[in-house]
Amino acid sequence: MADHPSQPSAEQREIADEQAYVDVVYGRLEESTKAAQALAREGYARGHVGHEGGLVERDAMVYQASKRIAALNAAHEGLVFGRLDLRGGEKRYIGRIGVRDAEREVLLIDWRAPAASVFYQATAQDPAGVVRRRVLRSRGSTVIGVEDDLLDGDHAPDDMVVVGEGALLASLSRARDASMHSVVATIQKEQDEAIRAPSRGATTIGGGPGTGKTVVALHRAAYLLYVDRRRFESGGVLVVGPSGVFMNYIERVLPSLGETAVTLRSLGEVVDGVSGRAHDPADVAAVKGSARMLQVLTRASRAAQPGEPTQFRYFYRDDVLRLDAVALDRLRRQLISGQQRNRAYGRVQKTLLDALWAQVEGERALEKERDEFDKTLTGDDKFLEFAAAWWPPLDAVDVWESLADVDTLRRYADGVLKRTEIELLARAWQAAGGVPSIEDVPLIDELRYLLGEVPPEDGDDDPYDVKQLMSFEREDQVSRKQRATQSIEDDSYAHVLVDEAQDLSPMQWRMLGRRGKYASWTIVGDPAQSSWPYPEEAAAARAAALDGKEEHFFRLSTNYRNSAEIYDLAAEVAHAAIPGADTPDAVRRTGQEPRHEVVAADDLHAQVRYGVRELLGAVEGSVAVVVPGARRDEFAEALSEEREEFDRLRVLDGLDTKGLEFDAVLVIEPDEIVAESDAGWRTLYVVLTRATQLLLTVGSTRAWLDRIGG
Ligand SMILES: Nc1ncnc2c1ncn2[C@@H]1O[C@H](COP(=O)(O)OP(=O)(O)OP(=O)(O)O)[C@@H](O)[C@H]1O
Repeated sequence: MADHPSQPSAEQREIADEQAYVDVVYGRLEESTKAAQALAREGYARGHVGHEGGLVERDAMVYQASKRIAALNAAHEGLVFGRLDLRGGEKRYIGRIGVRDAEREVLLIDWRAPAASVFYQATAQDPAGVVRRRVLRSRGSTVIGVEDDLLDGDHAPDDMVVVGEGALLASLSRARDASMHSVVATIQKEQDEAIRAPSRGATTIGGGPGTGKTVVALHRAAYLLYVDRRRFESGGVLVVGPSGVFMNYIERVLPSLGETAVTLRSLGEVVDGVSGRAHDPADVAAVKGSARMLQVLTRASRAAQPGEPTQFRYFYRDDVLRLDAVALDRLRRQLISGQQRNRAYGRVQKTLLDALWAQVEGERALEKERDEFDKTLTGDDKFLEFAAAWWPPLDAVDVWESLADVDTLRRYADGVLKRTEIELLARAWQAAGGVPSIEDVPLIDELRYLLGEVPPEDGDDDPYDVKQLMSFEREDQVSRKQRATQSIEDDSYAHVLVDEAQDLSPMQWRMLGRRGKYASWTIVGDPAQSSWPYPEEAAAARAAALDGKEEHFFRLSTNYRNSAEIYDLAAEVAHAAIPGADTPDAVRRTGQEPRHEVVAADDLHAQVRYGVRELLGAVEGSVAVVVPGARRDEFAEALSEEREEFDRLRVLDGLDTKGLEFDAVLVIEPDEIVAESDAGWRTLYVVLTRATQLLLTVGSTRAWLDRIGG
């Protein structure tokens, strides 16, 4: 019998019931937030006690309370998202964080708790005691829909209502905005297995485009913090992604899962105090990332620096003491042998004094005389200035900057890099004028380790000063010049999670390896989407970074991003041009085939503008225009009016689209994207797999279509 219009439908009644429960949970959340705010206020009050202990106590209290408030606020949206009805009548609600009532009875189970795992694992074939699984869809704190799976009809009570047509499909069809969202309500079984894998050695999560690798990895970070908070919060969890654009895209997921204790860094920002924002062109990146750079940098870290004095003369009593270039070189090697240059700093004066004393004739055997000699020289500015000029503490950034001089670089790279490579690098560095690229950051980091920490200058602030570490009032001093600000010991983490790992160069693997020496790892990637041209070299660097850690593999097999129509096209590119590509199954059909416009070069701009307008009109959410790297500015300019009018429109090059997704994508000149680098086909594959609903290509040539027989 149809419901009477004035009568609520079965679904509305279910929603109202769920809302009543959800309201109770939010009420309780509000009480917790108020308690945390009161704690923060009390902490501030202690700061006024006026002694240092008061300040430290205040900072610790305020810090804990602020963290709690941030976690509670972040979990607010869609706090309660799941319900399980078990055989025997027990009900369990699952949410982003755990919540108890005033009597400590569980109101909401944290999705990461063992009691929640069955929410993701139960299937109709193996219901594991679950009769009905329900996903609650909410906007803010309002329940707007429920989606049920009846897993065990034989044990369902007669009055059990089952509504909805699949939470997963409903969530996949939503419009995409500028951020990634958590999928905590609809995690699939194979994804859940990777999320909850024990934290030992290295967990590798593979699978083709759109299979949820990123989203699974982020849920895994939240899960690890939940199961072993002491270890991972104090040791730190580092999440590394390819670009700043990508980090902005994913940054909301972890807080919304109740987790704020993770360090998110793009590859250009891994080293504190140094920031690389843009990629180098593919040919420059290939040299900078190569393992051969290690040898170049090792030489740079050990060589005489440009401008260093090459001789020293000193009149002592009747003797003229001399150190010429050859002698100084020998002393340099002696000082550096087996240790970092900056660490030898404390032994410089003694080494010079020994060498000079050896030249003193006469009564030098006398101990007393030697003391006198040392005192004279170390009290003489001439000697002190020489020692300081010959062995200044070297900063990694300064040494890196010195490489822009082609003659200097040639000295270090001779026999390691080709002549053309040396010139290419020097030109790129000169053009950059001291601004590091994303590919420079691992080189600067390598130099930090090769040189050792710069010894603190007199009058430097004590980095271990408790007040400085803790006080919330401290403003970070921003210096104009980039400096690596942290000491090397601070680099280490308890867990390192790398996304888009297929793109890491050997030098980038080394940079992460140093941070994850004692860590467990999660490594996420898809070799078919790699833009790094030398996979064997990268594989060796990866193995060295993991240093024999045991590896556990997970593969995700379903593409949740692309419509099947779009992914079919991308898969054809993969099969034609990328040997061994792992192509997943895309399950969602939209009836919208991708379209290709091949136009005269003169008509390209007009056609692009037309296409962009069309896509903006056809979808509600985000639209990306993907262009060849060399023509980014040209099209950013050509589409500036549209971009002003529509903030959901982005213009990106192929590499910048890594890991992202949009409702509609327009690809300009696919053949040029292919021609731009050795990994061009793989970049095109990445680009074609970014759209959830509509894909349009516009080009003045069609070689790529001919290759796939289109
Ligand atoms: N279980 C799920 N429920 C709902 N949405 C999901 C689920 N798994 C993945 N998705 C969605 O599918 C899309 C692709 O996920 P994600 O970006 O993590 O894939 P990926 O494997 O990292 O892709 P790529 O390799 O192409 O970067 C995202 O919008 C994500 O939210």
